[in-house]
Amino acid sequence: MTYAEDTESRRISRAIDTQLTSERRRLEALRPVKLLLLGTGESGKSTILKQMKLIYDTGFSPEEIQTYRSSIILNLFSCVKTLAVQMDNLKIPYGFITPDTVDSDPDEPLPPQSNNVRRRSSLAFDETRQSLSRSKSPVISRLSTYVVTGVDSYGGGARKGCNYTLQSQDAASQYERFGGINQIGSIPDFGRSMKAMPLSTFGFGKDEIITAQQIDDFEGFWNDSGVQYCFSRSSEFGLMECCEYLMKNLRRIGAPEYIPTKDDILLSRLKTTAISETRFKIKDVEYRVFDVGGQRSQRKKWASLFDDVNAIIFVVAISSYDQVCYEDHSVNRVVEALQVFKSIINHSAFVNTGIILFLNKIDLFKIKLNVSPVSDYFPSYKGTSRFEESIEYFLEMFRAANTDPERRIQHHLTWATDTKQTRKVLDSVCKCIQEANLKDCGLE
Ligand SMILES: Nc1nc2c(ncn2[C@@H]2O[C@H](COP(=O)(O)OP(=O)(O)OP(=O)(O)O)[C@@H](O)[C@H]2O)c(=O)[nH]1
Ligand SMILES: [Mg+2]
Repeated sequence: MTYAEDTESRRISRAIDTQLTSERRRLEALRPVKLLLLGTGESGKSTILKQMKLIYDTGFSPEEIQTYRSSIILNLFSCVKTLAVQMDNLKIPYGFITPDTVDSDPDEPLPPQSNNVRRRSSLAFDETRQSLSRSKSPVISRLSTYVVTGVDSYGGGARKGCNYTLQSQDAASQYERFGGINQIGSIPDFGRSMKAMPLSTFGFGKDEIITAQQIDDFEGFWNDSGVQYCFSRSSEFGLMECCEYLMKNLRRIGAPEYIPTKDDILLSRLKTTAISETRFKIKDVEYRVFDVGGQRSQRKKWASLFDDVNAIIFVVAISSYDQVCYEDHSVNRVVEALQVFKSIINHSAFVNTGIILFLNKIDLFKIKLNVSPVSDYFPSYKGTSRFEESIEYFLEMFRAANTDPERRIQHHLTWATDTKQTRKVLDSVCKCIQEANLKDCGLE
């Protein structure tokens, strides 16, 4: 081969290599991005998926809206049932009033008699209503009566003992004096019937409606001061986040012609029990987004998705720092989320996977800080109730879970039920992935 021929064949070979490399890159770019939404139960994964549908797709189909209608009504029944069950578990009498909200002699014997209960109930409700209208936010009012002292260390994830102040002792003593579980009156009767009703009977098909009587019963139940007090202690037992919203919109939701709004759908709750895959095209890049169930029983299904994952959005309900797990009342929810996060980021399948951490429910977190001190649940926290300080404490806790010094974890503070805020966050996450700015996203 002459010198000229040799040079020419090397030039051709290089040109072919360059062409092959660019073709490989082009094909890789065309390959859909595999994105997993992971996190523990009720952290907000499905809500983020709903937002993706609203932002990057055509939103909800009429059939989906109809399904959401049924689940919203089911949510309503479930919330009332949960509260009715907890009224007895926490020994709270219907019509309960705290000693400081009514001018009465605490030693005066109170016969467990319906009229008396009703009188106290309406008195107390007026008080409750006044205090609700005085407060800036319904959630603040919900939390402001919740006083917890003497909570010990969460070592091992448990929020162990807690001594409630006089309010719960007083509730328990009134509970006995009012007749305990057999308390008389239309609201206690309704509570008992809800408590006994199996959830499976709350089926709501397309043409089924809530009766006018049921709406009145729900309203009377919700407005009862004892139920309001029980609601104020809901972080002790786990109540759907949407409870207050549903109760406030009871008459609209209960109307026969009710069609859920976008907010109703975003705030509704339906536990995920099967892995779902949704495809989106965002600026010419195809995404395969997988949503999974986050409760303990669901997590064993996650492993089937672990191959070739480009990115994981790990969602943590940071507002749940004062709550225990649904599945295990001895484990704090944020501690559980941290443990799961640790096992995901240090998993061998995700060495080259980008991990994006969403500290979600930031709206509720901000509200809770002033009424539910972080140090009551995380004794190592020595800071103030300032948002920046508190969130940094939790962020550091999650960053420290990463044992790979080469890995960078991108994080966002999110409010998944707010479309505007979520759009900004998701745009930034997708832009990062799409620009193949992999290092900045923590992706290799
Ligand atoms: N206030 C508020 N509520 C939220 C936020 N994110 C989610 N929620 C509500 O929290 C509840 C649980 O959200 P989901 O999206 O169902 O949680 P999940 O992670 O999919 O739960 P599993 O399917 O059990 O794993 C729903 O009622 C949501 O409306 C948020 O940022 N703020
Ligand atoms: Mg879900």
